[in-house]
Amino acid sequence: MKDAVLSIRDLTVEIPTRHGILRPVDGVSYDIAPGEVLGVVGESGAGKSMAGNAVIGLLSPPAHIASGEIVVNGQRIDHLTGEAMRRLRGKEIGMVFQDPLTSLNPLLRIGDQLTETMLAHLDITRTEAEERAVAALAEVGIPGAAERVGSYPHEFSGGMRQRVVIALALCAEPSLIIADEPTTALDVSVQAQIIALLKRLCRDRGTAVMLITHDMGVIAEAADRVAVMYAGRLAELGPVREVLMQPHHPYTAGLMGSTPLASRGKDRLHQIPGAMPRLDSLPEGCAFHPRCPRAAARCSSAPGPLISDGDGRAACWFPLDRAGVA
Ligand SMILES: Nc1ncnc2c1ncn2[C@@H]1O[C@H](COP(=O)(O)OP(=O)(O)OP(=O)(O)O)[C@@H](O)[C@H]1O
Repeated sequence: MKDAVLSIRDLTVEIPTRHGILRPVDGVSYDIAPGEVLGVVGESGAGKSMAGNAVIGLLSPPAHIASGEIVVNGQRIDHLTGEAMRRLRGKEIGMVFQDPLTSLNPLLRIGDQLTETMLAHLDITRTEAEERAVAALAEVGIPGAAERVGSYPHEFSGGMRQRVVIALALCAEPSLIIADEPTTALDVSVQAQIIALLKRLCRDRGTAVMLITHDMGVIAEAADRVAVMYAGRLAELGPVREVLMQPHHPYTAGLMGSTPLASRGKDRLHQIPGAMPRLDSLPEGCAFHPRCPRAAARCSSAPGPLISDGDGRAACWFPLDRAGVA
């Protein structure tokens, strides 16, 4: 993709263990354009968070990037560590995690957190930063922003706190946001508002978003394109409408079937049988084949080849046809 904010190429994350080397992310490639939301979806343990943590340099040892490239705005960052990576986080890359309290300092007023973040990364005066802090809170929908800059994180509700985190993630004008399950801890009624807010602010600013979620509903709501992960690999990638309406990979179709989207008939609401394999006992060939209704002999001998279709691709020996019928 030309002028991508984020390019991941053949990224592999490894964890050495007593039982051998595990690969929670295995040869994954995708790009995210300015203002685009890429949804990264898959069941628990698929490697979604590991891929996000690799980009922001927050892999917990012994997990490490074993091969591949991560490029942000043309700068290769996969080898950065320590202070260089810290500078990049906050300035080039903002983060929104599931629990707002992991991003907010409980001992600091939120106005001060916003101001200090801006002063660390932007060439502006303290007075300007303080004014921008009030504006940033108002923009994310905090009522009485001029007074609320003086509040501490615990004085906000969960939904309001996540709005503050979004303001904090965006205040240094990063070009990329990594949002890992940003609404999973919130009431259902608040989830859609927070997702809509994140999407609108990032689109208006041209900020690219990697939106990590296990929730196909969130993907349908917010993503422009979607990357479906299974056991560390990319099963399918493409524009969200095409992937959701006409999935090529049987796993994507199964995920859709287990999501109660209003537009789909009741007969689609079946669960995928079985569970995703553990990384230390991956089956040979395509890791999905033991659960796949279309599996044949060759699926257990080699991973599915990458098939391309327009802007999309899927790794499958027997992809679904355009009508999405298994
Ligand atoms: N230190 C470790 N040793 C062994 N395996 C690990 C270790 N850390 C993570 N894993 C495994 O790496 C895989 C990927 O984890 P990851 O958190 O990226 O999944 P995920 O798709 O984000 O799932 P979730 O939605 O539950 O967060 C999981 O199978 C997990 O068990």
